[in-house]
Amino acid sequence: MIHTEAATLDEVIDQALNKAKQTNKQQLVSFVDYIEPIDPILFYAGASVMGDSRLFWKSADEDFVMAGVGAAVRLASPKNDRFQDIQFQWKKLMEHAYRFDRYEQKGTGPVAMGGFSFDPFKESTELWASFENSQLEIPGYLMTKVGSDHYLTINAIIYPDDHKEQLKFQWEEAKALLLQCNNRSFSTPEILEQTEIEPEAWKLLVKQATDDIEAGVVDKVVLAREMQLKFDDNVDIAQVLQHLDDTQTNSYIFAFESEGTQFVGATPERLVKVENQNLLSTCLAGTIPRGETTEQDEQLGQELLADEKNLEEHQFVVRMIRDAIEACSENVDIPASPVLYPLKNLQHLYTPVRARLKQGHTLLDVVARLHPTPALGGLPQEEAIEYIREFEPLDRGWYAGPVGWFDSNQNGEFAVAIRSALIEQNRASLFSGCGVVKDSDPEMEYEETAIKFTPMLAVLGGA
Ligand SMILES: C=C(O[C@H]1C=CC=C(C(=O)O)[C@@H]1O)C(=O)O
Ligand SMILES: [Mg+2]
Repeated sequence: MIHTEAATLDEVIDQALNKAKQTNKQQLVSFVDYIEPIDPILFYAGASVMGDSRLFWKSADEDFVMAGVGAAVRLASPKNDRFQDIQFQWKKLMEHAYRFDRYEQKGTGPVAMGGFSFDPFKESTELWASFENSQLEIPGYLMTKVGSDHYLTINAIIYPDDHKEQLKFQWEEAKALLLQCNNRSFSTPEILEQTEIEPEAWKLLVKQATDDIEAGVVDKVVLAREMQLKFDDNVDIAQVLQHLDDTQTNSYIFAFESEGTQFVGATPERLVKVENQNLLSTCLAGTIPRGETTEQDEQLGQELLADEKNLEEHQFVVRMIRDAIEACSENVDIPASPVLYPLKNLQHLYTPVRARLKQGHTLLDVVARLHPTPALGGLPQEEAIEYIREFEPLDRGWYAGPVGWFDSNQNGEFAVAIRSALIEQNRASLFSGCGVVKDSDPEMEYEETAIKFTPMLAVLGGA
């Protein structure tokens, strides 16, 4: 990639057009500007005037937010080797990219945002028709908030026969539209119908899984189920994001829009983050509710920390992530025992994994090694995926898949898309799963998944 520091919009367009004409090739051009503070959720709401492919990402543990719209480039990949394939497409694209940027902040410039389905080999249904198995976009317009600093990136493919004045007009107009950020009224439609899909059959499946674990088919398998909602009006996604932001601490808040359908959630589960080759992954598995009082809350936490079944569920995850991270990093640091990770409605067992990514490995390499961890799939990995593919009646789509972003400076982060919902106009499908091990009790796993619906259910106006 060619990197140029200061430039005005005029200079950017001149240089990019010259290059495109000289080489007779299209170029990706990225122009980063510092902007006045702007609320990312309002930006997201207002960005609907620019089309129906908006993206939103807020970090769980730092002041870092991105909101984008209008794909300048789409990266997609069908099945085999999809992570490597996306990596390859990205590398090709970056070879001929131009970046005009004097700030060089993470999450600015050419940034790919998007996600991957849980299992590209599962037969897909109408439900996920709007989403590809692997789909990342470089937003045409991307706002990035890093601490108290705000940036706007314009990404565009420039063709040799593009016209300067037209490009300039187009960009300036879009910028003005996006940054005017009107105060808007948010609305919450009412739920007309709330349907849990086949809860009794799901409990039987959990029972079957414990029998199969006893018989040695797998050690652990994560089973998920769906709840469907119907509303009296279209769901306002900006409102959902605002509510998630207000209520779900310690969580990544995300929204990916594709053909007018939105995949939204507030997940606590990091898959992997890389910044300056420093790698951070997370083992998050094992669950108990929060208490009503401080005393009860602490008591429940202590119970979770000592519970054999939950510790086993958690330990499978630690073991697998350790192996995957050790294969591509050095200085791997993993505490010997988990601590509590408190959320609004429940608490999890949490073990952080820190390491230094070896040169030559990319964030997507690590995602490929990790996904799915036993917190979403099971153990052994391949057998668990096959088990889910065969017996779980749900079309998971992107639920429990990796969602996130990366930039052209090797920074990026992926989380796993749990505590999430697929929303199309006045309908929503919520997803929730749990780790089944040999001592799992179907009724208790059912209760656990019921609580895991609540982050999304509550912001959608449910009980
Ligand atoms: C699969 C989900 O949660 C996973 C993450 C944390 C704890 C889990 C558990 O205790 O079962 C699950 O492995 C979900 O929320 O849909
Ligand atoms: Mg569990």
